[in-house]
Amino acid sequence: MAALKQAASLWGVRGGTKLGSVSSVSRSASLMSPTSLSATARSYRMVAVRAAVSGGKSVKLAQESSNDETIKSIERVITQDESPKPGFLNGSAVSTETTVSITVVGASGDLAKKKIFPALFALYYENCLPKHFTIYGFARSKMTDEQLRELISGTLTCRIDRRENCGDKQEEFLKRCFYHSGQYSSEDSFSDLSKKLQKEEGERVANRLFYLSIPPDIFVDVARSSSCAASSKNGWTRVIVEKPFGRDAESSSELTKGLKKHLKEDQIYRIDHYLGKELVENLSVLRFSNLVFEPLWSRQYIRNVQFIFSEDFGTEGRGGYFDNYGIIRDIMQNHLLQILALFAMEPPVSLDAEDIRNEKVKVLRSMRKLDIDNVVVGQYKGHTRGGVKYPAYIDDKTVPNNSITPTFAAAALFIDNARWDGVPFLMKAGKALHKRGAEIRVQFRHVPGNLYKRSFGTDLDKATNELVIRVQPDEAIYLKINNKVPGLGMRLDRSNLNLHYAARYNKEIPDAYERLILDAVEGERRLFIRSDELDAAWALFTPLLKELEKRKVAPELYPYGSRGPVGAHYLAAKYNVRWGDNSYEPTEN
Ligand SMILES: NC(=O)C1=CN([C@@H]2O[C@H](COP(=O)(O)OP(=O)(O)OC[C@H]3O[C@@H](n4cnc5c(N)ncnc54)[C@H](OP(=O)(O)O)[C@@H]3O)[C@@H](O)[C@H]2O)C=CC1
Ligand SMILES: O=C1O[C@H](COP(=O)(O)O)[C@@H](O)[C@H](O)[C@H]1O
Repeated sequence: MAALKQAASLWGVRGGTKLGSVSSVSRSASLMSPTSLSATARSYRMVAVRAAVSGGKSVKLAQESSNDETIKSIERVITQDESPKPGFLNGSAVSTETTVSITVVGASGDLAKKKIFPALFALYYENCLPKHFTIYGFARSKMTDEQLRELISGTLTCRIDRRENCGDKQEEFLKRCFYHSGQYSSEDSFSDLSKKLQKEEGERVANRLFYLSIPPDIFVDVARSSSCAASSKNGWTRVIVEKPFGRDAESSSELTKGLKKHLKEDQIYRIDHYLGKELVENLSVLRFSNLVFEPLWSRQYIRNVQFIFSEDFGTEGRGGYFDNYGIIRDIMQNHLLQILALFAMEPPVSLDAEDIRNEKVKVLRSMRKLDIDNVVVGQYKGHTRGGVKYPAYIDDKTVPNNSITPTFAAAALFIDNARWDGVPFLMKAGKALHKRGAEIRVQFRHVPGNLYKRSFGTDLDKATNELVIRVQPDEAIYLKINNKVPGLGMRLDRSNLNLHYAARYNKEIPDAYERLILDAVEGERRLFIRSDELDAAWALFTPLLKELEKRKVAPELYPYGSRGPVGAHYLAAKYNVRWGDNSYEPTEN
């Protein structure tokens, strides 16, 4: 309870102002089920943070009841931050009001402009940022505050469904954005930045978030210089690290060691933006809050699972980065594997970040070593269609013209545990394909002794149920079922039970970066990658990557804009699987 009281006071939720007492806060959540405890704690935390940042106004947080587990859960969330406690610093009293300074390191770059600043603005627009916040861009390029504002203003957009005061809000937001030019490895540069941050932070408890949107070879330099010279003195300091987290097990472990010299694990937020996507976040809800799915979630009923990523454009502009990584590192080892882990993990003890990440690590560690014979690689070649000429991967000037880096890969993976023994988990990822999309397809087994099998002819696959979770674009969850065509005869067809988000929800779906940045501000680590998860992911892929490189496996060429190499179909056929994205889809309904 002491921690709870401390946290409440850290957030400015304290006596003097009239609010729910700490014990009444603890009581409020106990009406919830055990699995919602930490979510409850998190929403309590959000209420408290917002109470604090709104100047500690009167907040009613409580309902009557008591439950020790709930209290522990709330305490666990609260105590995970080991920020120095406000009250006294070097003997003198300090304010209990908080502020957050967010520094985008690499602010002159592509990701900052495309994703990070727009996400920050969206959070501001939705009133999700604390009352007191400051945003700083940091990079080597020389720029004034005004120039930074100009640079980012073109990419700030308001929600389509809520455009009120859009222009005013953008103006207000831009006034809170500043720029500092400096060198990434220079403590002096970060110390100068720190002074500027202090000016904005004033006497408040100063929390600081650094977003490292820079090439990976300078992650550690920035972690060192920012933590030595610009850490918060009286609040928390957190660092979001962008991928890639190394190129293999060894370089990843070096990077982790380097970061941990300057930061504690709980200060490091390794981002995988696929975990922030709405339908990936919904995966656990679908599984664990619907009785109809979880009992089917095993080898007993599921024949295979497919994770499919495709882009209808090439590596244009990013060839220099991409050639050193390739599609397996760029998409499979992180985005698709993370989704697989969430899909296949055992039910976690709670929604607490550590409980979820423990289960993800367990399932990753149960995976069978990836066999080179279970992998197909491809690379796109130039192609002319409808009079338009599409370039080959190697036409990119930043790519060596003898490059064998894969821009496409398909793989069959297996989880050697009781739940998934023998079930193929197929992955397919490619650039310059015929369409853009990301989806999970769950193909169920045949109905035993199916009374209607004659209606399906010899191809029983046509009659199996398939659950599709379309992550993007046009988010949807649909289940393919067999249905009687209305009428006097007995004819069956396939239909979709379809949850189509655009039709169901009159709301724009937030970008993944919004959710993840908000989580980092709130100290919620559930959607960030822990170092042992990362180790397990690299342990799975590193031997394969080394083998491909050692054998100099030549990728199968596929035309830009096609469905990818035929090798992917042979790979699936080896396990009696057909890729769901290439087979018959009932008309959307
Ligand atoms: N762009 C994207 O879509 C995605 C990017 N990422 C990751 O996010 C991070 C940032 O990506 P992105 O913005 O595209 O990267 P950029 O290549 O645009 O680099 C960001 C900034 O870092 C500085 N920089 C670039 N190269 C060097 C160098 N060799 N040494 C020192 N500083 C350098 C530049 O700023 P200045 O010269 O002003 O200092 C640049 O504006 C990377 O780790 C990337 O892998 C992850 C997912 C998607
Ligand atoms: O991490 C990456 O993701 C993008 C695809 O992200 P999306 O949210 O637009 O689907 C991919 O283009 C890029 O190569 C990769 O580094």
